Amino acid sequence: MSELVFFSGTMDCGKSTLALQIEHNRSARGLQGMIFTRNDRAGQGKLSSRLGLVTDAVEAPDAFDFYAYLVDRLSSGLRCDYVIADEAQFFTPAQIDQLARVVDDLELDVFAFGITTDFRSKLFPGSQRLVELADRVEVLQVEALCWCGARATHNARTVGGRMVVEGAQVVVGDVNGYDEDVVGYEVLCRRHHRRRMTAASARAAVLSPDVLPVDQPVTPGP
Ligand SMILES: Nc1ncnc2c1ncn2[C@@H]1O[C@H](COP(=O)(O)OP(=O)(O)O)[C@@H](O)[C@H]1O
Ligand SMILES: Cc1cn([C@H]2C[C@H](O)[C@@H](COP(=O)(O)O)O2)c(=O)[nH]c1=O
Repeated sequence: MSELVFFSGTMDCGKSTLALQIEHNRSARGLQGMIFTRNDRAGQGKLSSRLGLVTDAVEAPDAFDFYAYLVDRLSSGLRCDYVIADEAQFFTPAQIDQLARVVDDLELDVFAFGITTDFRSKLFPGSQRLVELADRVEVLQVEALCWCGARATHNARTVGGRMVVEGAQVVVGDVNGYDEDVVGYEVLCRRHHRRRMTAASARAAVLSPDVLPVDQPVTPGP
């Protein structure tokens, strides 16, 4: 029975690496998949991992119809045995419905990879639809860590290393961006996401004689 599987986690937890491994293992056994993505950091039509691997993919903007594309492909005699969809948080809910239809009507496995929540810890619409429709949601086993050593569960957006909470939901970027005026991201545990405490601000707090140590209880925020 074909499945829609949503592999989810924070940024930098190995989702794209796993996508490339699934692709490698299946193509090594003679299967032929289609790889889709949206807004990869490596550029349009690429699926890239921080481990240095990159492969070509079909870019899927809002107007792209996964179901129609695959029906077209199969009816013109081309092959597709499974589907990989990276950066799935950026797909529209309608596109996630198309992927579910690919599983049910075309009987193809669909492996979708993406972050569930944005920098404000709100669900991306595409990820919400995946949670609603997927046969399975798999949380990646390699834990990304907060600077405090706890499991990172949240994505913070940073500018100059400081967490920001205003801005567009979609801003393509990478972790470890500490430059002033450059949007970057940092993964944090919930406690430090709620307190807006990134590695840089924790370091600054420790160095300042005016503030309490980071892990002392503080008045809860709004
Ligand atoms: N230099 C490195 N050596 C070993 N592992 C690394 C290195 N750089 C990145 N990684 C691994 O790659 C992971 C990020 O993989 P990637 O597939 O790009 O993540 P995601 O798609 O979830 O954002 C990191 O969590 C880490 O486990
Ligand atoms: C939290 C958050 C992230 N993004 C962007 C930043 C990256 O380009 C991707 C995530 O890619 P990864 O392979 O999982 O690291 O999403 C965004 O646009 N908005 C956000 O709130």
